[in-house]
Amino acid sequence: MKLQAALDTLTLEQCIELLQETGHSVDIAEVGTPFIIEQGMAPVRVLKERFPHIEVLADAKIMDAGEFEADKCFEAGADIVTVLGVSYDETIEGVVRSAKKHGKKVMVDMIAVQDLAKRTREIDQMGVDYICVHTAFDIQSTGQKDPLEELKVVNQVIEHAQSAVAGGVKLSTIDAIAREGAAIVVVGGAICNAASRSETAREMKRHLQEENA
Ligand SMILES: O=C(CO)[C@H](O)[C@H](O)COP(=O)(O)O
Repeated sequence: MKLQAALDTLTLEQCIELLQETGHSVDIAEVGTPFIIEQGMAPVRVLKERFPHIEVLADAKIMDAGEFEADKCFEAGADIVTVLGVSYDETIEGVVRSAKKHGKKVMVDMIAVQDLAKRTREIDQMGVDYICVHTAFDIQSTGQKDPLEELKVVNQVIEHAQSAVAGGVKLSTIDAIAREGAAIVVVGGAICNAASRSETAREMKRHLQEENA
C-alpha cells in the first residue's frame, strides 16, 4: 500500500522541506488542488525534478477537456493525474488517452458521486488505474460519509482498477483502512499539520506495511 502525502496549503519551499523530512515514508507527493489553483504546474515540475524517486500526482480534479488538461499535467512531469468521477465518460476517456500517450496513470476521484457502486462499475471499464473514494473536506465534520464503508463498496465492485482512499485519514483510522486494503492511502492534514511530520509519516507507512505483511 502506497502512502500519498497531499500537499494542499503549504508553500513550495515548505513542500520541499516536508518531502526532505518524510521522503523515506512517502511514495507519492500530491500537488493538491489549492496549490495548483495558486501556482499552476510549477510545483509539479519542481517536485519531480527535486524528488525523481517519488511519484508526483497532480490533483487537477479534471472535469472537462480531459485529454487537453491531462496532457498539460503529464507534460509538466506528473506521474498520475486526477479526473472527477462525476464527469462525462468522454472526459474520463480523454484523460485515459492522454495517460496512455505519456505512459502515465489516471486516478478517478469519486467525490460527490451519488451511486458509488454503479459509477465505479462503469468507470472500472474505462482503463483507469485508480478509483479513489473521497470524503470532501467540506463535509468531513458532518459525518455524512464513512470513507471505510465507501472503500468497501469500491473494493467489492472493481475488477480492473485499484482502489484508493482520501479525506480526513488519520493515524487513528489508518489501521481499519489498511485492513480493508487500498493501493493508495492519501493523507493531507494529518501529516502536514503534525507536530512531527517525519514521525507521523513514518508511523503511517509502518501501519500500512504491517497490515500488508
Ligand atoms: O483533495 C483533497 C481535498 O479536496 C485533499 O488533498 C484530500 O482530502 C486529502 O487531505 P486531508 O487528508 O487533509 O483530507
